[in-house]
Amino acid sequence: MSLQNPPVNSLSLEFLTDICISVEKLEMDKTCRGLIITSSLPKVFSAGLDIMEMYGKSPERCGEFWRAVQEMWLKLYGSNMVTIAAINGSSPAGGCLMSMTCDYRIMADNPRYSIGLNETQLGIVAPFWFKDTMTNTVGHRTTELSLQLGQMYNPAEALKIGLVDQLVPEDQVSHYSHTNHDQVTTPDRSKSMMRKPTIDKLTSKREADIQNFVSFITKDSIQKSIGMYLEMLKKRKR
Ligand SMILES: CCCCCCCCCCC/C=C/C(=O)SCCNC(=O)CCNC(=O)[C@H](O)C(C)(C)COP(=O)(O)OP(=O)(O)OC[C@H]1O[C@@H](n2cnc3c(N)ncnc32)[C@H](O)[C@@H]1OP(=O)(O)O
Repeated sequence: MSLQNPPVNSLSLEFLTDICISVEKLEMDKTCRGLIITSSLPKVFSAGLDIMEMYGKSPERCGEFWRAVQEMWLKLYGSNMVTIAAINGSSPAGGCLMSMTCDYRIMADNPRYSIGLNETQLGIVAPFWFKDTMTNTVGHRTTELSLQLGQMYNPAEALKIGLVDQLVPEDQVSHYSHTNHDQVTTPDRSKSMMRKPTIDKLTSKREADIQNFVSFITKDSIQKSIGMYLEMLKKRKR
C-alpha cells in the first residue's frame, strides 16, 4: 500500500477512509500474505493527521474525523496480516503512529528524516492509545521522555531507542521490505496475544475517547495553539 495524498500524505478524513477500505479488502483476500506500507511521495512517509481537520471545524465533523483515526489504528494494529512499514521519509505524530502499528519498521538512513510523536509541539496531548502503542514499541521510560518533549528522532536515534528496527540505504527501502516480508510467512498468534489488551482498551472507551477529543480540540485555547502551529509551518517554508 503506497500512500499518495500530496503534498505530505496528511491523514484527512477522506484519506483515512480510503486506507481503511484498502486494508479491509486486503484482509479479506485469502491470497494476500501481508502488507507493506510505504509512501509514493518524496521525503515524506506521512505528515500525520491533517491539521486542517482539527482547525475551525464543527464538533460533528471533528467527531467523524476522530472515529476514522481510531478505525485506521484498530484495523492496522489488529491486522491478521504480517505488516511492515517501509519508512521512506519523515513520519511525525500520526505518521509515526501508523508506522508503530506495523510488525516491523524499516527506515531510510537519511539524517534529514525524522520520526516521533511530536504532539506536545502543537500544544496538544497524545491520546492514551498513541501513548500505549509507543510504550509497547519502545518501553515506558523512553515513551515518557519522548511524549513530554514532543521529541522527533533522526533515523540513527530512532534505531537506538527501538522505534525502528532496521536502517537501510534510501534507494533500498523497498527491496529490504520485500526481502524481510518474504521471510515471515505466517502471521503469528503471539501478535494478537500481545496487542489484544491495548486494542480492547480503546474499543471499550471508544465513544468517550471521541467525546474527549471533540471537547479538547474545539477549546478556544487549543484552536489558538493549532493556528499558531499552522502559521509556523507556513513561515518555516519561506
Ligand atoms: C484531555 C486529553 C484529551 C486528548 C484528546 C486528543 C488530543 C488531540 C490529539 C491529536 C493527535 C495529533 C496527531 C497528529 O498527527 S497532528 C499532525 C502533526 N504533524 C506535524 O506536526 C507535521 C508537520 N509537518 C512537517 O513537519 C513537514 O510538513 C514535513 C516534515 C512532514 C514535510 O516537510 P516539507 O518541507 O516536505 O513540506 P512543508 O512543510 O513545506 O509542507 C507542505 C504543505 O503541507 C502542509 N502540511 C504539512 N504537514 C501537515 C499536516 N500534518 N496537516 C496539514 N497540512 C500539513 C504545510 O503547511 C504546507 O502547506 P502550504 O503548502 O499550504 O504552505
